[in-house]
Amino acid sequence: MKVLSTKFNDVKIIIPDIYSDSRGFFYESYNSSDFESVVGKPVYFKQDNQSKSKKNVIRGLHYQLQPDAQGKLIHVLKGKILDVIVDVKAGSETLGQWYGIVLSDTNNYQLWIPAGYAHGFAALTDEVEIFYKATNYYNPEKERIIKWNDPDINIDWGIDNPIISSKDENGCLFKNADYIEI
Ligand SMILES: Cc1cn([C@H]2C[C@H](O)[C@@H](COP(=O)(O)OP(=O)(O)O[C@H]3O[C@H](C)C(=O)[C@H](O)[C@H]3O)O2)c(=O)[nH]c1=O
Repeated sequence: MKVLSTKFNDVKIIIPDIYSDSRGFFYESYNSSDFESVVGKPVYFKQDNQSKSKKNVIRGLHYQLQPDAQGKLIHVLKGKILDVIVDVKAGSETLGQWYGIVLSDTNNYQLWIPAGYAHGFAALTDEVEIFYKATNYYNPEKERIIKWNDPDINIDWGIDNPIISSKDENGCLFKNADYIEI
């Protein structure tokens, strides 16, 4: 397993050891002992999610307020995405800053996103399937949405005319958002 740093010191890219042979490949997509050695403390996941998206879909930017803020460990089962996070921690020096990374079924990158970040992704290929673990249950009452095209954050998604849900189209501007108390 390799671990790469990102612009946010608590956000990590984990590259698992892939065991390929004439049949295909095998890898451990999650191992609690290995993962906790990366994060440096116990992490308890409560929910696994999976979604499928057509090319040019953007899902996000979503997060949940306390006490239901979610850490997420995400990887791509099929296709390629631009995964994007935005720091939404109240009082953070990097509040409002964004980071993007390509996750794909060829680089096998896994992105660890602790609680405190809004999350979204753009599907760069057709029929993208992603899998992610979350450290808290879904609570729609605590869910918040920041507009994917917020002018102050100014994310370069790498696609034009994205397919967006009506829920996401009605997201709020970052400057008016509720930030997460960590
Ligand atoms: C997130 C979630 C949704 N749902 C139900 C609610 C809706 O009826 C339906 C679709 O939900 P939504 O449109 O919010 O799905 P996404 O746009 O993929 O949302 C996700 O997209 C971004 C990238 C994320 O990081 C979040 O984990 C998550 O918000 O699934 C559930 O039953 N449980 C859940 O945990």
